[in-house]
Amino acid sequence: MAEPLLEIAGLAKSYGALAVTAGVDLAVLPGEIHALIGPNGAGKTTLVGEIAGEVMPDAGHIRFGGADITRLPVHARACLGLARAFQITSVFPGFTAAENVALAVMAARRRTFRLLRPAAADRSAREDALALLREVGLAARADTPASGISHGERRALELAMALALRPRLLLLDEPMAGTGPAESAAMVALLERLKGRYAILLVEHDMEAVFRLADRISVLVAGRVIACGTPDAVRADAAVKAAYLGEEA
Ligand SMILES: Nc1ncnc2c1ncn2[C@@H]1O[C@H](COP(=O)(O)OP(=O)(O)OP(=O)(O)O)[C@@H](O)[C@H]1O
Repeated sequence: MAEPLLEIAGLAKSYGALAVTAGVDLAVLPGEIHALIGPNGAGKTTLVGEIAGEVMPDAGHIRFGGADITRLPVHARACLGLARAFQITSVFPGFTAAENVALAVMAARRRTFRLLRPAAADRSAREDALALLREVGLAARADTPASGISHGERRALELAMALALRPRLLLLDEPMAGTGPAESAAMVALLERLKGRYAILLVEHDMEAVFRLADRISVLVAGRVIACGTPDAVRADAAVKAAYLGEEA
């Protein structure tokens, strides 16, 4: 097996007496879509927060690209290539789709180089933004204000903004939440196109999407990973059926 890009060991976080992540071990391999599923309140969002650096764990370790990032702040993790999308949104509704992505492109560049003059920088940020909008299927909406696009298109826009950070790992928190069947199908198709080019940790309640997209699935129940494996292995796992998937599987 390839060396994991993200490696979590014994990660624990309690709020008072409630152990929300109770010693989580999890590894995401380069280029894989790794889904994290589990019932409401299992600790998925908290775990993603710990990985992104928004929630400090009480114990355990997080390694990313071989470096220990357990105590690094959010922006330092972002610089290393960890990008989170969907739960924290920073879309400016009055700006066009292209302007929103160009802002993300410029924010990412500020970290790396300041060589271009302002006008040239703006032009090349727009070019990069248009390329990213093409990548997520939003090219036709480039000059539409973000306030005028559909919910599903906004999700794609947020994804383009996350991709502007040139991530090595995308943390996707419920990309299908609040979307209708057609928009969900479009998001699944988009993630299928991205598959293999980025490692993705996908938290999602839409089991059809999860079982279609994931290379591997980890099942979190009451703060613990009770199973991890291929979709077929997880679907057949007796403990998973009992604790979560039940007849859905
Ligand atoms: N800041 C906090 N303070 C106290 N309790 C918290 C805090 N954050 C989360 N919790 C509790 O931790 C538990 C796990 O929450 P979390 O949101 O991580 O679960 P989840 O698996 O993402 O759930 P869902 O699928 O419903 O989004 C819940 O019981 C929640 O109330």
